[in-house]
Amino acid sequence: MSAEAPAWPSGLGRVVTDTVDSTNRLAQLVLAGNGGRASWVMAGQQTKGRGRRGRPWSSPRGNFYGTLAMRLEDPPAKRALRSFVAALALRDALADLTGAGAGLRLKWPNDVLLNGGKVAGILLENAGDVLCVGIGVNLIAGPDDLLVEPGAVAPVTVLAETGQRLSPETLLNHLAPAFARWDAMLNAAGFAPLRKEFLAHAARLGQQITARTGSQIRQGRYDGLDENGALILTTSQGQEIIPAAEVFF
Ligand SMILES: O=C(O)CCCC[C@@H]1SC[C@@H]2NC(=O)N[C@@H]21
Repeated sequence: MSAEAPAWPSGLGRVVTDTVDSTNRLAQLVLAGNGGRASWVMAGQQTKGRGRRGRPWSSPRGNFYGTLAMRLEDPPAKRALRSFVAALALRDALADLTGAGAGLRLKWPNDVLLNGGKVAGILLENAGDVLCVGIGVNLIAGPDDLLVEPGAVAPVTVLAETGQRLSPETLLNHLAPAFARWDAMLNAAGFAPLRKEFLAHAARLGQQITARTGSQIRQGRYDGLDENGALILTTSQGQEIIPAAEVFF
């Protein structure tokens, strides 16, 4: 457990604001206005926080809401791997700050679980050559039950699970350098080291899971990730490679 933040990555922008509709939207504007310098945008609260699959993301004050906007020339498949960069960075930052590393697991494709509950979500959005990596962490409050999809992993908070009250600023100070480290690793060595680390912390690896893609539901054993980050599921029909799905335990 280390409370001292590593240095802020050189050249990386940082904008902190009090209230915004969505940091994913503001981050795009920030990038457009600063000549394309990759930047983190963090807000104290969001009035229209966006979750995956068009769902709202509950965003009361006290939790973490941050988006990294960056301009990329990578092909779409490599861009999408930033969701693993984000999940690994978030795991590292939360493990460093709370010492709760053993309780932190990664649910494919990119939810972070703490003691079995969902503590954080990641939303990647593309706008032209700009990628926005939005991260929400339940530091002190989770969403109302009504906002939780039936069958989804129940939300938890860092405060309730660890007794620790992290400030959003402290989390950003650890998260930004961790993201920069894993992103540099992806650029230098490809996806293989990220896949290895993700699987080392994966929730339910080797166990029965359900993957839902649109109206299609498949059940099988979670047998790992392929070289593009797709889920390998062994069903009664054989092995399936699933590039995108919602996973239920
Ligand atoms: O559905 C999910 O699990 C992803 C949630 C992502 C929420 C974050 S909060 C910061 C950023 N701004 C948004 O509007 N959404 C993301």
